[in-house]
Amino acid sequence: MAYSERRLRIGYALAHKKRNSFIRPSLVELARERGIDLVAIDEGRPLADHGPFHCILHKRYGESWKAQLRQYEVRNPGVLIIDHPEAIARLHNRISMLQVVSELESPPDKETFGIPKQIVIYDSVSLSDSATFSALRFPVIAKPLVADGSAKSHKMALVYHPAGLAKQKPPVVLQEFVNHGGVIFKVYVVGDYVKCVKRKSLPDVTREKLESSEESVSFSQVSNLTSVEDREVRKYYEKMNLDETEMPPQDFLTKIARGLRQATKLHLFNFDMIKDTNVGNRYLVIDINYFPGYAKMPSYESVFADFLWDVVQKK
Ligand SMILES: O=P(O)(O)O[C@H]1[C@H](O)[C@@H](OP(=O)(O)O)[C@H](OP(=O)(O)O)[C@@H](OP(=O)(O)O)[C@H]1O
Ligand SMILES: Nc1ncnc2c1ncn2[C@@H]1O[C@H](COP(=O)(O)OP(=O)(O)O)[C@@H](O)[C@H]1O
Ligand SMILES: [Mg+2]
Ligand SMILES: [Mg+2]
Repeated sequence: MAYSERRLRIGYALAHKKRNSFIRPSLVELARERGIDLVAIDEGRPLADHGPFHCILHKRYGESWKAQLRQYEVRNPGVLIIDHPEAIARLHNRISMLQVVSELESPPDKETFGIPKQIVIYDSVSLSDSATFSALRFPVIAKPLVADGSAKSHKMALVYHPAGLAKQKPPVVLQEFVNHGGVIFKVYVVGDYVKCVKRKSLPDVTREKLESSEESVSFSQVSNLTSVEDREVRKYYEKMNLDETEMPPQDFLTKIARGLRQATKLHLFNFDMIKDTNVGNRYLVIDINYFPGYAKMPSYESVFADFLWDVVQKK
């Protein structure tokens, strides 16, 4: 790609942890060499006092921040906001998040995609009424309805039997657990760029396990676990070979990513996908995250430099 004399000024507004993980010296330097200046937006000062920017990257919430972004856009019509808070908000609710996937047309290819069967429960009374969840097959995963990135929003439970639901805190999404060989595909999207990586996930639940298990087990952020306490689970991971798991075809992933981008108007997200072991070539999207941990993606520096040039050029 030919880079002109022009330089781009990109403002970023990220929480401390995100800033540390994403704005690495390797990214700042490579961007600078390619004519892109990454400039921190200081949370302590109004956005209006910053700039000018060609583009603002952000993962920051709150009414005040949203109002500042709106005002900034009105006063600087040339600025590109990545992404709009209203578009991001759709990912903060586990029902509206996956609704997008159901609205996409699954291509008539060898591989198909969808979402697991799920329902949402808003009150404790419904949690103890078996009629509410009669359409679901156990085990199910109980996920907090809100997915705002807080530690609480990642706290889940694998519920083996209906009795285990009593402990769950509404509003909660009950999603059928689908056996998938203990491997999850994390598909990172940066504009047109799509990269899939494999990570370990929850182990399959056998019929024996289901029958012998207590009501429910809690967990949080499985794919980031560094040590596994449960001996049985540890043995499962030792036997499973992540390297041998076949990746979903790239053109299949690209089609889903493109569909999600068009439907959500988002540029920066990843989606978690599992392959149903009971149905050949059936993939299920279970989670979509805004501005995920991109630094874990190979060569994220050059992917972002290319993306920023392209997206500003297109504006
Ligand atoms: O889902 P995976 O692919 O594991 O990625 C996680 C989530 O996207 C987290 O976002 P959220 O908590 O919103 O779901 C994100 O935290 P932050 O965006 O809060 O930092 C982590 O970023 P890093 O901490 O940069 O790795 C990232 O590693
Ligand atoms: N329907 C499901 N079937 C099987 N495993 C699942 C299902 N939903 C979630 N999981 C497992 O639980 C983990 C966390 O769920 P996820 O919806 O991705 O929450 P989070 O937003 O905290 O990442 C997934 O990475 C996967 O290992
Ligand atoms: Mg996830
Ligand atoms: Mg998530």
